[in-house]
Amino acid sequence: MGNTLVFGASGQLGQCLAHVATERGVPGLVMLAEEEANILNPDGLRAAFAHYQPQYCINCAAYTAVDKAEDELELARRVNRDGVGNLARLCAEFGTTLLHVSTDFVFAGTGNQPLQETDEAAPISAYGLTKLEGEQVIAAHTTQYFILRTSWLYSEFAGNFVKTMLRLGREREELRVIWDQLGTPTYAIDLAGCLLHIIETGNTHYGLYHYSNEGVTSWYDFAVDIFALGGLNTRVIPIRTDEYPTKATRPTYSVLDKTKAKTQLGVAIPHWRTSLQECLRRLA
Ligand SMILES: NC(=O)C1=CN([C@@H]2O[C@H](COP(=O)(O)OP(=O)(O)OC[C@H]3O[C@@H](n4cnc5c(N)ncnc54)[C@H](OP(=O)(O)O)[C@@H]3O)[C@@H](O)[C@H]2O)C=CC1
Ligand SMILES: Cc1cn([C@H]2C[C@H](O)[C@@H](COP(=O)(O)OP(=O)(O)O[C@H]3O[C@@H](C)C(=O)[C@@H](O)[C@H]3O)O2)c(=O)[nH]c1=O
Repeated sequence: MGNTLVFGASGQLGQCLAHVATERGVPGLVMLAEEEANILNPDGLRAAFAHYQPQYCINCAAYTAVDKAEDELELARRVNRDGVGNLARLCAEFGTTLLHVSTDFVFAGTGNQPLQETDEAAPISAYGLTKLEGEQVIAAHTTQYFILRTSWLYSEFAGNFVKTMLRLGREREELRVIWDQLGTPTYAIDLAGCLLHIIETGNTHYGLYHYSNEGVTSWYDFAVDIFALGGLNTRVIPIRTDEYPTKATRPTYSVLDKTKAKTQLGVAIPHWRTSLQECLRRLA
């Protein structure tokens, strides 16, 4: 197996990839954090591609501050569209397969049926828009790519909803959490496993895929289970979206249909609660 360049290595998914690759003994991963390889610096990227001649490139680098993006659209766009474009062009030039991660926030989320890859993307936030633009710039420059749209990522690494709930739950007796946004949490360790599975199996069914854990829940129900499984007595009060004002609007329904990933990539996907249990076990 050749080299795999991983960009955004110090973020949540980057750390999960390093962890799973070590656990499974996957060789050839070159982990590059922002300080070593900024995806906005084409010359630096070219030097890395020329040096490592990668067979695969996994992009974990992104602008992910959903609310802040509403005030920083151009900065988010530079990273999520232009930076991704830099990687896509180099992948095409060097014959490298690009594995990229996108989001459920590319959807408006006004429906009530699991979303397929062929459903119309119509982002309602600046973050979602720039992530969709990133998908489009990849498709414009190369055919040798896998884009995995995922949702509600969490893990024992970096900042995420599970760790925020555990921290707030220890500080407060009661928390108010939105119950009218439905989706599926995704353990970033499972997503990292799926990305490495594509590489290990040499899959060439290129294209766009949806990948989250199995099942459906609300942020409220997710929080209730985080506390129940995490052994905390914090009371969780269900609230409506309009009772928790945020700068960015989030999709009301963003459950992803994983049929294509299961058939074309041959991955087994755990239920979100099973994976949450595993994450909490590791955190403890
Ligand atoms: N987190 C979530 O809930 C979800 C995430 N996703 C997608 O999954 C992917 C991974 O997300 P996640 O790991 O959680 O995100 P993180 O924010 O944890 O990681 C992103 C990483 O990218 C780095 N980065 C930012 N700008 C650049 C740059 N110009 N060059 C190189 N690196 C850069 C960040 O560095 P620094 O922190 O120093 O800025 C950070 O280390 C992203 O594409 C995201 O859009 C999809 C659905 C849900
Ligand atoms: C902390 C907190 C959040 N919430 C709500 C706000 C929001 O609707 C939901 C999740 O909030 P967060 O800010 O943790 O997560 P958010 O930034 O909305 O998460 C999103 O991140 C980007 C990167 C993605 O791509 C998405 O898939 C999704 O995971 O929970 C509460 O209702 N109560 C609370 O105390």
